[in-house]
Amino acid sequence: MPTPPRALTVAGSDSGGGAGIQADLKTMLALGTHGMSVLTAVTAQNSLGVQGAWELPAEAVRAQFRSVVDDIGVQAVKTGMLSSAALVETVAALLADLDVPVVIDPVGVSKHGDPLLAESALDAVRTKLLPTATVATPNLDEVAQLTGVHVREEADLRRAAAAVLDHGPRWALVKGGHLTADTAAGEAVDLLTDGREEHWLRAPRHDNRHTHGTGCTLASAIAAQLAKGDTVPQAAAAAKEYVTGAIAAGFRLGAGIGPVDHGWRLRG
Ligand SMILES: Nc1ncnc2c1ncn2[C@@H]1O[C@H](COP(=O)(O)OP(=O)(O)OP(=O)(O)O)[C@@H](O)[C@H]1O
Ligand SMILES: Cc1ncc(CO)c(N)n1
Repeated sequence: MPTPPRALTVAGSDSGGGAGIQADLKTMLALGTHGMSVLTAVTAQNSLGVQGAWELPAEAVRAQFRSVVDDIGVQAVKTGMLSSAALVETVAALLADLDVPVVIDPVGVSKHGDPLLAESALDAVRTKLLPTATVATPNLDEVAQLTGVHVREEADLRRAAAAVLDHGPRWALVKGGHLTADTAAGEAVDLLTDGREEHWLRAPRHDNRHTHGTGCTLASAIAAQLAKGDTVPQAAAAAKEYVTGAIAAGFRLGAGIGPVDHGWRLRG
């Protein structure tokens, strides 16, 4: 039996299965890796929003991380919902000692605007977590929250990425998913840059409101591709293609915003 590429997600649980740990593990499977998880929080969540959230103790996060890293081994890590300053600091310290690519999705609020990170944790994200990142993948709200840069049109993405890079990640992937259709000309545009190279990731914008989990899916797809040995630009391009297909096939489930389809490729 060959040894499979292994990817780890450090994130919160989404009971609805579209975002969080569930999105990450499905994505890692769909992209041919063995996915593992360190749970940071449990949310009661569905297509209508987040009805409750409970954080795990730092000790439980550390123990899960050591269990998988020290025995099974990981070739790439992705982080998502980290909930509090204490957990951001705990995870940043664990990642600082790990020599594999790290994708940081600095999750701030859910698609419905429910908070998934305490305001008091923002400073630790800027000063402790982002410096550990091989790639940081903020959406436009997270860019504004972390850097103060407000993106209104595609041309602003360059300034936003530069402000993210100032906090120390090797690459910034700023997601333009939230740019409105009239400013983004029917495309979903993201910018990946390390300050020297620029890669514009463009895909058709799908008129599908069932986009729950897009950000988690993109970040964990990048981690899976990095675990398989891709460079960062290769991983980002493959992840963009995967998330675009998942959005196109998004499920109308629940009364609100349904989940993307992580299994779209498996269905042929
Ligand atoms: N309607 C759409 N059609 C095609 N691609 C989209 C659409 N909406 C978002 N995307 C793409 O999906 C990816 C995730 O971006 P988005 O800005 O939605 O992340 P996010 O806000 O972090 O997601 P989440 O709601 O999971 O937190 C990006 O590559 C973005 O360009
Ligand atoms: C647990 C969890 N992580 C991340 C997101 C991203 O929006 C979400 N909705 N829920």
